[in-house]
Amino acid sequence: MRKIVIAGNWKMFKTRSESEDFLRGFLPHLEETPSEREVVLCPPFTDLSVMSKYLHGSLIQLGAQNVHWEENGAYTGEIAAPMLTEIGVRYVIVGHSERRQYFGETDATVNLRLKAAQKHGLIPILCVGETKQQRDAGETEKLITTQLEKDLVDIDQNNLVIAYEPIWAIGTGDTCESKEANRVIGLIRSQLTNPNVSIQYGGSVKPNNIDEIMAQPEIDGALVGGASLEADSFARIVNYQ
Ligand SMILES: O=C(CO)COP(=O)(O)O
Repeated sequence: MRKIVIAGNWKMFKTRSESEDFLRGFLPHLEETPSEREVVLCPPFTDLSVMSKYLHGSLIQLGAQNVHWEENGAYTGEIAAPMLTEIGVRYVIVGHSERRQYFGETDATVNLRLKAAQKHGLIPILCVGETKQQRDAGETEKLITTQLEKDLVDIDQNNLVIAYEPIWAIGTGDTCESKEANRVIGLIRSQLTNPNVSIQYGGSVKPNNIDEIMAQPEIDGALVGGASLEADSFARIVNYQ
């Protein structure tokens, strides 16, 4: 059985008090959420500690948005796995296109971060996906194959989530058609040694398209940006039909 994982990536949004407000609105909705669905919130680092107190005993898991490959050291602005695990973080997003695009993340550093996460018992959510230009040039398959080959060297596929996030669908309202997302996710699965890895779709997931996305047989969850910032909207997504 493949696990369903619905994760909210808050990116650089919400102060600590805003994250507490969110939880007050969001937690009651989880009474309706089937217990086999894993709900993950990935807030900024500054929110993690306070949220871990609220979430103790709830079904929600905490995720971080980055992790460095060393356990400590002179790496200004980075965060190490033991700092995350000590406060109850369970997941970490690695290789998000915004980090690949703006912060010099490469397949080599993605691979190092994935290894460090797994070594410390964090479950990485590896993001892959093509640009509009690559899609228009018919290079989607080639790009994703290359990303998977390089990112997954020596990675344990029993302890991994993958998110297919076409870059042109992120923050644009231009969702990838659900059948096409299903096709690409099937292609990703065909390249894994473990076919039971949970593979999410991400990119303009909203309350009005989640039911259709989750009805696709290859799609095991969603990585949600903008629509995870508001309690009612994210509740509708995690409680999809
Ligand atoms: O990047 C994303 C999640 O990691 C998707 O963001 P949006 O849902 O805002 O398009």
